[in-house]
Amino acid sequence: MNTKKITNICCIGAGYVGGPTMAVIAQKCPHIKVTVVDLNEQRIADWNNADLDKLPIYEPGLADVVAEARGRNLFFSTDVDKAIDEAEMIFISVNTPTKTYGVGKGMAADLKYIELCARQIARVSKDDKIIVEKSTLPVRTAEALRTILTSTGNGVKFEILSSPEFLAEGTAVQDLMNPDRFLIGGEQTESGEAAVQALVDIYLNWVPRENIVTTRVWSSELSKLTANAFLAQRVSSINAISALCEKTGADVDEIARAIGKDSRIGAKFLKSSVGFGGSCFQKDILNLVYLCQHFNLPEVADYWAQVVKMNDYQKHRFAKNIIDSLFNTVSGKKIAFLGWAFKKDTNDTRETAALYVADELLQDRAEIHVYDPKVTEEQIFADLEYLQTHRVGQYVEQGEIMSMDEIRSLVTVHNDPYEAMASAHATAILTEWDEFKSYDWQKVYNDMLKPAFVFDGRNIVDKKQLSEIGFEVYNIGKGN
Ligand SMILES: NC(=O)c1ccc[n+]([C@@H]2O[C@H](COP(=O)([O-])OP(=O)(O)OC[C@H]3O[C@@H](n4cnc5c(N)ncnc54)[C@H](O)[C@@H]3O)[C@@H](O)[C@H]2O)c1
Ligand SMILES: O=c1ccn([C@@H]2O[C@H](COP(=O)(O)OP(=O)(O)O[C@H]3O[C@H](CO)[C@@H](O)[C@H](O)[C@H]3O)[C@@H](O)[C@H]2O)c(=O)[nH]1
Repeated sequence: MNTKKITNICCIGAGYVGGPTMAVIAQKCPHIKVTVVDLNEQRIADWNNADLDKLPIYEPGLADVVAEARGRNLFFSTDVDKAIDEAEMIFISVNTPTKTYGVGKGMAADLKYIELCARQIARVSKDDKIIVEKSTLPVRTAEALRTILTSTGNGVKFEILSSPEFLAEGTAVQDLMNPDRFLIGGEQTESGEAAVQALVDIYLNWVPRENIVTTRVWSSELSKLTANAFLAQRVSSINAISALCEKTGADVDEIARAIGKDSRIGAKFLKSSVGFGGSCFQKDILNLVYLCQHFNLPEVADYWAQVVKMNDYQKHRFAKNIIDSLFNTVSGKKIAFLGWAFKKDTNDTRETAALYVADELLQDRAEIHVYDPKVTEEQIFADLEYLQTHRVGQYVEQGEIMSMDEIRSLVTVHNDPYEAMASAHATAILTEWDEFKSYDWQKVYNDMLKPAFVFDGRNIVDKKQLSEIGFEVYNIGKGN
């Protein structure tokens, strides 16, 4: 097997995956030139910003990695053609959102950005290249890529690898530095194995060989969807139990601790919450469901669809509990939101539970006052606007479309959490930011209207302490 040592790679897509992944590869492999390209000029300008606080993505530790490698062997550019031309290995890390139109609308992954990349690579390439699928893709996408790449007839040879990314936001740098595993799927031909080895050699710069798993292409593609389906299923499973806890007086966190001690179950991913969010879980499960339907496996499709249904129900249950507790209406009432991001330590708000809870309260004409330490006002209004034009989902589609003028009259974004909560009828905790735990809750209580309600969608504040202050506290999955 003739394995080539790679010295020049490029990554198409400078987003949450492309940016951090390439920054870590560049830091760990100073001998490799890494160029990250994107069509979005603003995003590239932000990656190149001298002020590291202005990077387009907030991830703990990322600024230090970028500071070390940028300008040395890490480059961010909008010149996609040049980067493709020069690279021996090209990572495709573009977005693969759920389709919002046509065949597979609301379920299938939209592969138009992937296809555009493939066409551009085919057009520009003058020598043989290894193409790495980093984006999350439906099983057998590599086949479609190969068809496009080899259609030019210009004699250039492409090897296609699948190497899906498993980083979680908020811990991206840590996950990339110490991955449970990197996965590489390749063809079982001599050139396919050489391509796999070339990528193994890159990861080997900092990852032990036993943590690099190699498989066939189709297994690698499907492993990614399966991993997310299993993780999301755990959250939906514990959230399903949380509803039963509230009816029966059991405590979901005690149950998670008890069952998590069973080494066959394991302790991670059993934190009951207002519902999972993020750009991946829902999108990837819907994609899996669509694939199962496509391959005529309706029972399997229904099984996985239930994970998303349960998540919709959990978000709805939380919003409904706020309305029910506030005497059946929140109209004209001030509800403070602590947190908007889909989890702590990220500024990402895609599919955040906060948006769906806000929507249900806005339908009842609540006045929502949001504070999030990392999410901008502009982003919060963009999310609310997006939802008005994409009313899909079990409960959301029943909602009326509200004008942005009306939404702006009802939603205020604050830079100070105490201002957000002053004179509020209720405070709802939507994200588990650590700082929320150390607030002066006595001061918050003094400044809120009475009865002062706290709806803790993350079970992070001390219920006993807050109840002693005088709050009416509602947790997830804690019966009284
Ligand atoms: N966000 C995560 O934590 C995460 C983790 C693992 C896997 N993934 C998967 O990785 C992929 C990327 O996700 P993301 O969160 O980084 O998306 P993102 O939207 O943050 O970034 C994608 C980038 O690709 C760019 N792009 C799209 N088409 C392009 C083209 N033809 N040429 C150049 N640039 C182009 C976009 O402008 C955008 O900046 C998705 O398939 C996602 O499912 C995401
Ligand atoms: O016990 C838990 C764990 C997570 N969550 C929620 O689940 C969502 C997703 O969290 P997490 O998985 O930590 O973040 P993501 O960045 O979405 O990462 C997931 O999705 C990525 C994109 O595919 C994968 O790469 C990661 O492996 C996978 O964990 C968030 O809203 C969390 O608050 C819970 O409610 N309870």
